[in-house]
Amino acid sequence: MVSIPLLLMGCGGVGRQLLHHVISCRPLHSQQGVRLRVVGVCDSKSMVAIPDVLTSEFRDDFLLQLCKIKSNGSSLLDLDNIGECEVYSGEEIGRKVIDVAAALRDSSGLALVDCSASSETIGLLSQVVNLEGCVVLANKKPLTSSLENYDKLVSQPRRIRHESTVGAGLPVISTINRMLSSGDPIIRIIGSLSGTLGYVMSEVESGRPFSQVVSAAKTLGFTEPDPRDDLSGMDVARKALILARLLGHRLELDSIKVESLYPLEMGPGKMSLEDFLAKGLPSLDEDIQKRIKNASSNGNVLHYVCLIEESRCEVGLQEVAKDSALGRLKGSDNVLEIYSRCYSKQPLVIQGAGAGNDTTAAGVLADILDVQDLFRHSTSGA
Ligand SMILES: NC(=O)C1=CN([C@@H]2O[C@H](COP(=O)(O)OP(=O)(O)OC[C@H]3O[C@@H](n4cnc5c(N)ncnc54)[C@H](OP(=O)(O)O)[C@@H]3O)[C@@H](O)[C@H]2O)C=CC1
Ligand SMILES: N[C@@H](CC=O)C(=O)O
Repeated sequence: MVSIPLLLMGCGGVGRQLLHHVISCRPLHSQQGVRLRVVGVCDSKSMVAIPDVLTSEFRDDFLLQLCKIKSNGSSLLDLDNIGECEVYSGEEIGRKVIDVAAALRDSSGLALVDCSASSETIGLLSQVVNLEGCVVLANKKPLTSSLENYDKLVSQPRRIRHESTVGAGLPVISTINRMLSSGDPIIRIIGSLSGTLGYVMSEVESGRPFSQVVSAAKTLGFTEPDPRDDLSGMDVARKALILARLLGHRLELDSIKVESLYPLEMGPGKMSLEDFLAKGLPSLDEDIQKRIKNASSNGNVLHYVCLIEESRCEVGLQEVAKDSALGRLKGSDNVLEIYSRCYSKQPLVIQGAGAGNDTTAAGVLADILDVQDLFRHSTSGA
């Protein structure tokens, strides 16, 4: 049996769904000879860890209670059996993660899973890779910081997976990697890479107010923790940067041309999230409705489009023909058209749900299983 010790950073919508998937896939993984051992979970404030990370793991009933507590908005410290765990907070969390990775280095190695939306996890991720662990990310921020940090993080490509960072559970990164490693150079990628913006645009087109639809997208688990990350175009810009860097373009985030759907004075730091949702958003309803109607009267639909071509990388609203692959897109679906030497006239097209906790967590779980060969067989059979 291959034993993979997991430490999860972030138990929000995606992190909790991942824990549910891990538990419900136990019989399947057992047939496949794999055991996922959850040895630690942290949120923005605390971490709970099993005292003996070499051989023990959290019981599934404990993990389910943890999910319940976090979905009620409570703290990890409210867990019933907290006395059985080691508890860390503040800077102790980072130190403990490194201790765990170092302790597991000679036995099995650690899989550190980043389902946070924080830019502060990058140092830990790089250190775990250096300690012969593996890292799996749904979080885009560590991959979109400076090129220097990016180079360090991806220095051992076999130890990092981040399929869910672009297109949620869709096989985007793995497809691009396969094309590149077979010597099929990618010339152009064009697509719609935001589940939130795809959903918002198609719902507004069918007559619902922009403000109402953005709130619905948040409830459905499509948006980033602060939906302004989606509406500013920055979340799509991060995905574009991840793809561009994968293609070998040495770009920084600020070199991407990005169109925002709200004015600067409504941005984080200038307006609270509560005020943005209650007052800012409704004030944008009319303008977005007008732009969508305008596109419709030209026989087009408005979509938030990402284009990567040579060193050109830009994201923004575009009118696209109703009968094109992009124009036919509905709901939270993403679509990517990839042009390469092998796919020069007709692009390779990847389409499907591009946001949501279920599909994103499924992508993360598949990534964890994908690195199983780097983990050792446990002698105990557990
Ligand atoms: N939802 C989707 O469709 C998709 C999401 N993603 C990515 O997945 C990630 C998670 O998204 P989602 O679950 O919706 O976000 P949530 O806001 O629901 O959850 C984020 C979690 O991360 C925790 N957290 C914040 N900072 C830190 C930190 N420094 N260390 C450890 N944990 C931290 C939060 O803690 P606390 O509970 O204390 O606030 C929370 O538990 C994001 O990076 C997002 O971009 C990627 C593809 C699709
Ligand atoms: N907020 C993102 C979630 C996936 O990355 C989106 O809407 O696409």
